[in-house]
Amino acid sequence: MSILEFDRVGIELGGREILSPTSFHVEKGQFISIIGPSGCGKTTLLRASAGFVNATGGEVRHNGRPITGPSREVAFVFQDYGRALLPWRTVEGNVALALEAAGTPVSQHRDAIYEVLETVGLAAHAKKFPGQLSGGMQQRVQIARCLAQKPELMMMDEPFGALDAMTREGLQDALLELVAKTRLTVLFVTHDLEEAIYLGDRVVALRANPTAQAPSLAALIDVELPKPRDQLATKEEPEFLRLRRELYQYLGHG
Ligand SMILES: Nc1ncnc2c1ncn2[C@@H]1O[C@H](COP(=O)(O)OP(=O)(O)OP(=O)(O)O)[C@@H](O)[C@H]1O
Repeated sequence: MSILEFDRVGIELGGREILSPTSFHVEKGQFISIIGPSGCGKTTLLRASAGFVNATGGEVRHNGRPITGPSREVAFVFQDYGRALLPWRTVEGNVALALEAAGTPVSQHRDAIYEVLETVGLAAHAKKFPGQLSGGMQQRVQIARCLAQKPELMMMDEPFGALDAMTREGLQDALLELVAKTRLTVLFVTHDLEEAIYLGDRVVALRANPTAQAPSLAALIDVELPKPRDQLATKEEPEFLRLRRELYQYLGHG
């Protein structure tokens, strides 16, 4: 059984069809990139997968069960790490929020916090406050907090969109390493074609203003580039360039 199934999922908001019926499956451990122009419903699709909004039609199923609301098995990483973190709590205090919410005994907090901080390379910064860290480090804290939740699925909404190119590439590689280690299943929204291909096992391309002839789902493309991926070598592969051109055309530029 697929870990996540989108079965003719349609979403209307404010009386407007944002997402026309969309179907695809996600397998355990897969990295799914979701791409499309502004307003095509990427965030809405992710929010439906996390149980924050209900589908107007069809069903999203997690391990075969319809999603009816938020669950601790599904973590959500927001683009705006500044708003996601509590500025008056230290790094470890922010990570502890997930453990407090889960009712994890306080005696287990320290080990659990340091385990996830080691994973994201921030153990040495545990006592600092978010305001003392760079944007990339703050985003790592948010990811660590999600990992502390021990989710099965991680929804990431343009998590690196506000970061500079160097930081972004570093975090892309750190994320790929983490996913390879943990076998987490990830849905990752981005505006960036190269980021979508570089990270993804599969790319879901959406189009804005769906119609019966041109539904929301523009393309589902499998990325069969070798792993581990490499910022220089992968992006020079003829297959990478071919996928980039194909997606560019699907998204209406070609
Ligand atoms: N609660 C809401 N009520 C009414 N309309 C909404 C609501 N939330 C989002 N929308 C509209 O739905 C459309 C899709 O929004 P969504 O944020 O999912 O798009 P997106 O593809 O993630 O866009 P971006 O790339 O700009 O973040 C937009 O036109 C937005 O204005």
